[in-house]
Amino acid sequence: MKFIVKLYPEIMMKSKSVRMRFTKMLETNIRNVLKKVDEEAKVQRLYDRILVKVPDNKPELGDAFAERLGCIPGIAHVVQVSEYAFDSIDHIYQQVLPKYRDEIAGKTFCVRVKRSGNHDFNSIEVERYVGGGLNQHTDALGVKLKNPDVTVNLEIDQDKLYMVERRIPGLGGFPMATQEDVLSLISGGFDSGVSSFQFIKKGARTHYCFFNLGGAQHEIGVKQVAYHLWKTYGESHKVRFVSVPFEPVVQEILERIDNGQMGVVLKRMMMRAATRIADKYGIQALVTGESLGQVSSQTLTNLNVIDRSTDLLILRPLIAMDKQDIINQSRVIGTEDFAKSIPEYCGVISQKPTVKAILSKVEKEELKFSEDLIDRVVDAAVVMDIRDIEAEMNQQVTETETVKDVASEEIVIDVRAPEEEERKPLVLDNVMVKTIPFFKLATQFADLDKSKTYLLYCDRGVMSKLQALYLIEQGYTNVKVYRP
Ligand SMILES: Nc1ncnc2c1ncn2[C@@H]1O[C@H](COP(=O)(O)OP(=O)(O)OP(=O)(O)O)[C@@H](O)[C@H]1O
Repeated sequence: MKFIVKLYPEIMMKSKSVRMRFTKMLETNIRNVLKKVDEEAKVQRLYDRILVKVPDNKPELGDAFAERLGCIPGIAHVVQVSEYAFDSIDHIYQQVLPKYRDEIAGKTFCVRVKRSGNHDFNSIEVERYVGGGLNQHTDALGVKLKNPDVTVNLEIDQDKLYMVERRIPGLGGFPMATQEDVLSLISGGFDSGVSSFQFIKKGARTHYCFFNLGGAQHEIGVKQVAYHLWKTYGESHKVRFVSVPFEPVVQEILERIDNGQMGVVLKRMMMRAATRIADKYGIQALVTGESLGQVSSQTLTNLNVIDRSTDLLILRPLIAMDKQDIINQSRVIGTEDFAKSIPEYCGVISQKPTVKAILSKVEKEELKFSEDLIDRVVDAAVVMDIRDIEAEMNQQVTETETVKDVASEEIVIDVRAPEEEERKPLVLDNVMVKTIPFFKLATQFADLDKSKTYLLYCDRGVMSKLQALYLIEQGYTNVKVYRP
């Protein structure tokens, strides 16, 4: 089984040298990703496309190859093909006939051919020859050029005939690492997951920077989002995950900064710390998930004041997007469930945040910070190779027991949000089910009878695991995850 990888049209429009460079990089990226599926994956670069071969003795890997190819930046689409040799136009027809005879019976069809190489026929002649033959010698309803029931897609390259078995949409964008690196400020919500993805897709190695405002639980969730994005779309290149303990900054903001300015000051402190980290690794741009007007403080005036805190380029790919479109995209890229399950954590909530921050006033407020504050938090930052998150997660998962069955003396806690719980209540025979939404669990768990064992439940097992990890971290040992 083979796949033909078609490059994104924007790459094809580039000059020959740039196109060659991009294609070579894409070839290497594909090889790096597919070797994780199977060491024997063969990747071969041609002028305008890349061929991928599934090992002959492992056809079952076809789906895994297709799935991975659909997530690699820089690919327009991929076709899965079967390959044949041929020596004449009639030989092509003779091989297509048995393959399509049953499929087109009782249906309309058309034949589409793409050809490269030297032949004594052109593509249209092949379409007519093969189409005419199929029309005469099968039970097809006839040829229909517009909206046929079946399209017989053929590709001819020199002496090879490829019959197209399926078409897999590609991600688009540019091959990874054709653009310079960025540092994405990730908080685990809908926005920063999508903004990170936009730059991965654009071919920028996307490193992650998380400011921990005081929750171990939040950090676990954010690491999971970053790992998911990297593993799914950016695995060809390793990146860093930097976690900055930001509690000292939050503390000083709460103690010293004027209430209305807190949000803008917090963001400016994040930009300053992120700039230090970016500088250390030679990264020239920061990425955020800020979107105009999404919260009342995300005004152009405030964003402008935030920008004045650093010389580094701040990129905001979602700036003009609607929230619903962002959520829809998070669903497509697989971060929606993570985002939903991450509790809204904000250590700095102004009663009345300013929408028109004034730079001089903000700068004056910031003089109240202790002098070495940024140095201290940046020095304390933990820098991880993103690949190590997997090992860390596996270790945490083994610490969280997951069970399928419930004993009658155990208690199930449904941690879903109230509206989800009301829509689809969890009812179990002979088992007590308590409902404590995830955002109340941390405060209410301590009041429960500690002689019992509690099994946390949610729809997808993400939130329940996060909450169980958190409770275990707090020293409760009688907690498991329930996955019926
Ligand atoms: N704790 C944090 N660590 C890293 N980046 C952060 C953090 N908090 C906010 N950011 C960055 O600032 C952006 C705007 O954050 P804000 O909290 O104002 O909006 P949000 O809608 O909650 O963002 P998100 O949906 O990404 O969580 C985020 O998208 C992210 O890029």
